[in-house]
Amino acid sequence: MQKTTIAILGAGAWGASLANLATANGHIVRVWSRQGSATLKAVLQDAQIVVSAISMKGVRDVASQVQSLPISPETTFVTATKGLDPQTTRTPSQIWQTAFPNHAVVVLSGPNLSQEIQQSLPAATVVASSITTAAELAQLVFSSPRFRVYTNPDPVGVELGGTLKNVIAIAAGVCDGLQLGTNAKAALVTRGLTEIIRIGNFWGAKTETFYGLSGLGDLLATCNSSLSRNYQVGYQMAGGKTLTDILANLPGTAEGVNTCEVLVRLAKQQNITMPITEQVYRLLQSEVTPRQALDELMVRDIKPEYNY
Ligand SMILES: NC(=O)C1=CN([C@@H]2O[C@H](COP(=O)(O)OP(=O)(O)OC[C@H]3O[C@@H](n4cnc5c(N)ncnc54)[C@H](OP(=O)(O)O)[C@@H]3O)[C@@H](O)[C@H]2O)C=CC1
Ligand SMILES: O=C(CO)COP(=O)(O)O
Repeated sequence: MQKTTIAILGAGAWGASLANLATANGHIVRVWSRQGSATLKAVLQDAQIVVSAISMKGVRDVASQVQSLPISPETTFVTATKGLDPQTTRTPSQIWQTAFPNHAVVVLSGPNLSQEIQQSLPAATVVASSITTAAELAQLVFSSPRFRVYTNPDPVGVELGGTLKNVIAIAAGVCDGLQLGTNAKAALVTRGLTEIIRIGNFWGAKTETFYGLSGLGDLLATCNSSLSRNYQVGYQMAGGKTLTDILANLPGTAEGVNTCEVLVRLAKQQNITMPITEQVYRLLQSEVTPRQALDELMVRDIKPEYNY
């Protein structure tokens, strides 16, 4: 394809991996980070695509900085952040779309542990937008024999799959840390997916999307890998470490900690049942031990698997 000029915002693990993928495909890639020497204005100049790989806590601030700079009306935004804004409960794509209402916004999300992608191991992902041509542009830019990119028309579903699974990954880390076995892990991940679908549907996401790469796919990757920072939070809590100690030594961001708090608040407001998320929240708040969280989940009222 034609060379595309791409600005990548965020030079953490994921921003660096996405920059490498686009560079390997021959595109002109400029990376911005608040610690780097290049200004945001210089990095954004002539960018046809702006990729945001900023962690959630910086998204609103960076979006408003970008808003104050000259941007071509043709520029497409691609967001790769997996989190929720604590103040507004908005997703990153909703923040970018609000800041740039006349621009195309694409969500990029999937089972993409950055360390494996940095080693050129094969992976697949999803690019989702309500504007098909924008998703197809992102697909062309990032696709390679090592990175298979699918388009999808449900951006909120794709974004929430990647975001909500982080909370279940913390629970999966606890499950493995306590050595609860394969049956327990399968039950946890499956009921976790039920919870994700329940709240995702409230947000307007399609159920089928959660059975795809950005939902079940990312849930499986993150719940089964010690490379996942969210999994590590749960695993190390099961080993008796405090959340403060774990976060102080974690390489990069575990978005599930913040996401869990936002979800519990929203679930209470909307009367949505999210028992696993609630126990993860209580664990993170030191209100229960990992064993108590498990016991509370196991002795809930008995009920049908589904309310058909
Ligand atoms: N790593 C992975 O495997 C994947 C991560 N993701 C998602 O991508 C996002 C980033 O993850 P990752 O790269 O791993 O995280 P890192 O912690 O490695 O990097 C985060 C990046 O965000 C920047 N940042 C944080 N706060 C601000 C702020 N207030 N203003 C400007 N920049 C800010 C950091 O800048 P600084 O270095 O200056 O702090 C850094 O460049 C997360 O939402 C994550 O869930 C998605 C898929 C895979
Ligand atoms: O989202 C990811 C893999 O798809 C990365 O997971 P962690 O943020 O838990 O490391």
